[in-house]
Amino acid sequence: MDDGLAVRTRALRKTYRTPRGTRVAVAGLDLSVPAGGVHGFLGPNGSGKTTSIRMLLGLVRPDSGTMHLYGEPVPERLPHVMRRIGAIVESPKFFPAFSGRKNLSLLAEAIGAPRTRVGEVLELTALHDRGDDRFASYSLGMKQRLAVAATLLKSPDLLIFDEPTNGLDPAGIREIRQTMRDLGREGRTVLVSSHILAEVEQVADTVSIVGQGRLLAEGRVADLIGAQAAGVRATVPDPALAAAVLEAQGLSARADGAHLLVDGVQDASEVTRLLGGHDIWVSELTRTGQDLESVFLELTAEKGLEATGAVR
Ligand SMILES: Nc1ncnc2c1ncn2[C@@H]1O[C@H](COP(=O)(O)OP(=O)(O)OP(=O)(O)O)[C@@H](O)[C@H]1O
Repeated sequence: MDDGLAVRTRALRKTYRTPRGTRVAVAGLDLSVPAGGVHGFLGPNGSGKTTSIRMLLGLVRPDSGTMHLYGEPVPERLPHVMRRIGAIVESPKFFPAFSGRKNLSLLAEAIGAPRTRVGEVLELTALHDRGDDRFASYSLGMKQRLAVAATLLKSPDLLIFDEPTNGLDPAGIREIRQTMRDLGREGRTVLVSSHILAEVEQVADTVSIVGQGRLLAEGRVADLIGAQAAGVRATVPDPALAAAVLEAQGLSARADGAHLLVDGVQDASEVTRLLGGHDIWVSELTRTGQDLESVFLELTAEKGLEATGAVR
């Protein structure tokens, strides 16, 4: 099967037995990750992201459903397709007294990757300047990036990051984001799970939003946000008068203190044109499109799901 997808799951399901009964972790997940670019796997804590990733990697056995990686059914064909997959699920063990470069050289030798690849992956993860320093002297962010570098040694087509910025400081977060963007631009597929919407919004080309083990929405980040009614905020001399003018033209507008708010306009120039026609001149105009966070809250409300603790 070649459907252009790096990852495809259908009706994927996993329940865990707990002392208090069974817990549904993944409830029929249909995940489609296009090949090439960064795909955000987004959902609140406990929505089944880690369980899904672990099933894809053959670490957890699903109850039912199907999974494909690059068209190959898994877990059956995992030994065959695994060479194309790199997963940063937990940090590998590095020797603290050796440099990053030395650690990578040892790993490259162990997996039969060419020596030249070590310099390339240090470059890709922006560690080339510090490659000769001892691993023990690295910040947490650098250690994480060395883990990414180690995964890149075998040039995987698909990289899976499970909550990669957990525990990182803002500089570390920026660096790992940049690494993910670079990998996506190189044509690799990056699947990154997160419960932080703002984070995914900044790096992902496409996104799947899950809640309670199910897919709630998928698509391009810009489309998911744009699909929600966008609006504009304008600065005008008399917002109440401007709102009345636009209302008379059939738009939904209101004064908000010193500003004019207009809902549901896709083309902001329509607002300036209509107001200009009445000699009302706009001195400032900003779009007020929704962010992923409000999209998520709307989706969970639409599907009647509990969104508590969903996002931050
Ligand atoms: N080994 C396990 N035994 C029992 N329940 C589990 C186990 N692993 C996960 N769960 C439960 O399954 C549900 C989904 O968990 P999972 O870790 O897959 O979600 P997640 O979206 O990755 O969340 P987080 O961001 O918190 O890691 C949760 O209710 C969790 O408590």
